[in-house]
Amino acid sequence: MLPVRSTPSAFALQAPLQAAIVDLDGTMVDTLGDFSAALDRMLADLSLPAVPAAAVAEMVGKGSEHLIRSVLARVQADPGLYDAAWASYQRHYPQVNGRHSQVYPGVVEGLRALQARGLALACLTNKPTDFARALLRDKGLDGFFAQVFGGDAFARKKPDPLPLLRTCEALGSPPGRTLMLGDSSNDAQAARAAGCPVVLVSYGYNHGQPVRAVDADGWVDSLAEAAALL
Ligand SMILES: O=C(O)COP(=O)(O)O
Ligand SMILES: [Mg+2]
Repeated sequence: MLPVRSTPSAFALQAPLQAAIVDLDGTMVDTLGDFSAALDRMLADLSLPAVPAAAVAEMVGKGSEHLIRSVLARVQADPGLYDAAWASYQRHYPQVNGRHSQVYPGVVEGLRALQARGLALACLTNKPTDFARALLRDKGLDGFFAQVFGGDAFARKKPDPLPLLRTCEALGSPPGRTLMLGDSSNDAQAARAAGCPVVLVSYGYNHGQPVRAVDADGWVDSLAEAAALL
């Protein structure tokens, strides 16, 4: 465990930042309603019982495949239904994407402030790239990002460091000078392994575990707060 710091300002002194990589679900947009709506439709297609949103919140963050497998296990469905579930989910998600979700307070202010400091911005999510781009567009956030990469963009997803390393390359920013802003252990573990400083928001989805127990450089209550502390 690294020493726990209450604010992320310390790493700004170690190395001036060139870029920031921002997670999507649970960090910029509260998408639990979209996930629940798409999963409800998928479960209905398969004549399976619905799963409460609070349970879905604990399964989000490791990409669609993991989410679908976790939901099927939760309702004690035959794992052999996976392919049908996947196809149903892929059909329904674009229809609900953005309709049951809200941008968190402080996101637009935070992104503006990061940009005003001259940082290049990328969005890196485990959500499929097409869904991520559509959601960012729908919420008016797409203009902030030089790069957008989803969970299907690289051979492995967060918490593997590969997506962060590739995103740093795409931004032309060394990992040590690229801040990861996320909401879960997936973001933090990937950032640690890639060598990126990492700050977590206090309000997202961290598999039902306290986010302050995750090894990170700091925690903030909004992206606006993160930008102000740099
Ligand atoms: O698991 C997902 O689809 C969302 O993941 P994210 O938190 O990386 O955006
Ligand atoms: Mg997230």
